[in-house]
Amino acid sequence: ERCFVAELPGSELVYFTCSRSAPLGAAALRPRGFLPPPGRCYSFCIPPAQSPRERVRAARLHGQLQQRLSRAPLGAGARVLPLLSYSPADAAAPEPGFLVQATQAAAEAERALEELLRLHLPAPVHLSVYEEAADGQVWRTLWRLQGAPEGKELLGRVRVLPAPEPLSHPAAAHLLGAAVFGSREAARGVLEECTSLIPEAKAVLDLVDKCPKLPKKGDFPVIVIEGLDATGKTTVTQSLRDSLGAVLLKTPPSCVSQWRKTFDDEPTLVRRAFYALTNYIVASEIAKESTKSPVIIDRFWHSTAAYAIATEISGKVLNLPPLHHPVYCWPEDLLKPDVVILLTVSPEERIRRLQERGIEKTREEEELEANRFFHQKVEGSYRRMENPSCELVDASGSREQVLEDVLHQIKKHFPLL
Ligand SMILES: Nc1ncnc2c1ncn2[C@@H]1O[C@H](COP(=O)(O)OP(=O)(O)OP(=O)(O)O)[C@@H](O)[C@H]1O
Ligand SMILES: Nc1ccn([C@H]2C[C@H](O)[C@@H](COP(=O)(O)O)O2)c(=O)n1
Repeated sequence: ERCFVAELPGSELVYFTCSRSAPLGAAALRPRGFLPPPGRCYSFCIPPAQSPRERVRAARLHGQLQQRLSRAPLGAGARVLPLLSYSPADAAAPEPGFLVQATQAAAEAERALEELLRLHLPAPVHLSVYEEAADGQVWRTLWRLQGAPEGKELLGRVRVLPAPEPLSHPAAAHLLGAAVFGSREAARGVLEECTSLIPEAKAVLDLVDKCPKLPKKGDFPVIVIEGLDATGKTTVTQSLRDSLGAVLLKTPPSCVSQWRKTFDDEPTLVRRAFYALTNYIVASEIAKESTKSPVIIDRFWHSTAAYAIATEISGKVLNLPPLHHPVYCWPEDLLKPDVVILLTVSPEERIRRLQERGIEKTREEEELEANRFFHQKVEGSYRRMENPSCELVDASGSREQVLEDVLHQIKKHFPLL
């Protein structure tokens, strides 16, 4: 039997299943949160790719639907929430989809949604409609949408029950190779699949292919500075460069900046493969430069993995894959730095620094809240990384104090520096 997990506002996860043969008295799904008044919502999933070559198309379809849904006339206050359909009994990858909560004008919202799905999803299109029945329980009606406008076939009506929360988030076992790439070849394979759809993919592959496969680090220290945005990475890396006489590199490197926007607009699979490959481009620079002087790097693989994990694991920080999960392991074929420093500041100080830069002012409360959970997941992922792990430095002090603390940490590894 398939189960579903949806991320409700406030980043709460609700696990549910739909059962024909629910025993009488079985616990009911609480409509609150799931069905905001007047209590109707919809769900559908994107059909899985039939072959590895099709996975980029399926991922793009998901992204395009998300954009279209955000513009569709679903009524004021409608919300489009992320949903995954998974089978607890097998190892197949979960199917992504959406839970659409319509708060008013249900008939109009329903028509707009059906029209959008008929137009953009391959047949057969299944749409679930959830409502609270007179008995106070949530029921799902399953429809098959047919080609003709408004044509649809009723497939059944069943109760919606809470599903047991799995031991780990349903996406966790499928992150490797889909969002986090454990090798250059794994990430390369994704961009290879895209070259006919995204011409820039070929340009990135050409750059990567010019880099040696296993570049070796020189004798000088290689130090990575990681952290959320506005934690002070630019400030610290520039000061380190000056005080250590080091070379400063950053990922993604400037040679790919003209393609960054293109890949940022692509789905996770493609976007994260792009960032993963940019680390391999910078690795060959690090190899060269570290034969001559210390090297400081502003973001490296830990950023690529941490942001990917935080995006794909819905809900709060407690849903992250546990310690020692393979997603936290450094790729075998990527040049390994000597030290990785993670700058941390309180959320309030980070927001203060962002506001000083003129960002963050226009965000709505709810978006800020969702962002807070996202940032906790990014930082939680950084903290779980191993071999090399991140060494934490509290970066909320003055610029001078932060530099001193970072240097102190580095000198524990390189006393003669
Ligand atoms: N220790 C500090 N105390 C106060 N303000 C700081 C400190 N370090 C940096 N800032 C300021 O905070 C802002 C963010 O710093 P910075 O650009 O170095 O962060 P960042 O981590 O590189 O950000 P991003 O990843 O978004 O580029 C800047 O305006 C900077 O001048
Ligand atoms: N090696 C890297 C560097 C950056 N990223 C991604 C992660 C974030 O989405 C974004 C942050 O970059 P910034 O705004 O600080 O330039 O870029 C990555 O995945 N891997």
